[in-house]
Amino acid sequence: MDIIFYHPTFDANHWISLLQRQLPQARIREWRSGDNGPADYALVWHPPVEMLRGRTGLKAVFALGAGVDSILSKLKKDPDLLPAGVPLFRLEDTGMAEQMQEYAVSQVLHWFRRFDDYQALKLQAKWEPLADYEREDFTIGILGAGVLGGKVAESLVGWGFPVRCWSRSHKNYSGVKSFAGREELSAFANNTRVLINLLPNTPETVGIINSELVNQLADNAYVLNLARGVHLVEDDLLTALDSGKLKGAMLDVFSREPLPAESPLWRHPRVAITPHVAAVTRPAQAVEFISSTIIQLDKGQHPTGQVDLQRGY
Ligand SMILES: NC(=O)c1ccc[n+]([C@@H]2O[C@H](COP(=O)([O-])OP(=O)(O)OC[C@H]3O[C@@H](n4cnc5c(N)ncnc54)[C@H](O)[C@@H]3O)[C@@H](O)[C@H]2O)c1
Ligand SMILES: O=C(O)[C@H](O)CO
Repeated sequence: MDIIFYHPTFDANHWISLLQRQLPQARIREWRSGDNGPADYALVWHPPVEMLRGRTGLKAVFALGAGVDSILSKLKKDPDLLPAGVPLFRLEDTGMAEQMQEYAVSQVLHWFRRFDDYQALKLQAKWEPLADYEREDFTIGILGAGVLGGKVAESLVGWGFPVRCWSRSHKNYSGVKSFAGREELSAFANNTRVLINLLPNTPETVGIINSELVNQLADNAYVLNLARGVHLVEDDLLTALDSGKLKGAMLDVFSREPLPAESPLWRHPRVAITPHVAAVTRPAQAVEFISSTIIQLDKGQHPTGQVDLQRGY
């Protein structure tokens, strides 16, 4: 079996040695421009069009991340980016769920214990114990309840918060109230104090965190965007922060990345920012998932992780 690998920044030699350990019989190489040699599987991130164009012999392509929005948007512009009929797989969890849990739990606890307020008081040299928040007033609402959203919901249930999720169809996660479809979005938002976004970027989810949704949240709510920048209407967020409807926001992703220096988000005292690092691809776990998927495909089985190109995730 022949495997080709392309990533603009990852250390290809490291990935190839990890893959070789899992798939000792495979011939694995880093793809470079001009390479039209045989390939059964391709592992890619931001692949150049010439890499996969016309490769009808491929059995599958693996995206080296969880979100496939960038590859699908390039595919729309250039249908040669992926050979027709070849399945596209994405990474499911592979260590990202734990990272998302760490991020979400630490930030929810930060807000719940009023560390944002104490930081503001500290800057004024003020010693002022504040009233505790109650868990019952701290309902967490998670947009997107798939591989990552489901795990984040589970961890917040473990901390005793009321947790609800919103997804395409109803979910059955222990201790989590499930809402589904546009018709239940308002009921989901109503009384949500912390809105966490873990949706994929699709035409239906772009701009979903806008004034209309934010105004339905509980007063003094918080927004945690961990999915994609295009989900959030940044001007609406700033308006809601300035009106007092929202108390704070923590953003990992932005409609333009890197976030331009002139963005008012950098300077807003109640916005915290990380540079798209909420959950990164972990090579060893990703390789384990990809190798096991390849083995299943070679046996004619139907592994999970295949992207539905029509649905967009
Ligand atoms: N910030 C980061 O570092 C980082 C890292 C990894 C993933 N992500 C983002 O997280 C996203 C989610 O990843 P995942 O593995 O959990 O995806 P997933 O496909 O397992 O889950 C997606 C969830 O969204 C729901 N959904 C999709 N479209 C919907 C719609 N129109 N209405 C209602 N619900 C809808 C699905 O029902 C599902 O529950 C990725 O697409 C990626 O953009 C970000
Ligand atoms: O989707 C992912 O895997 C990360 O956000 C990197 O793009």
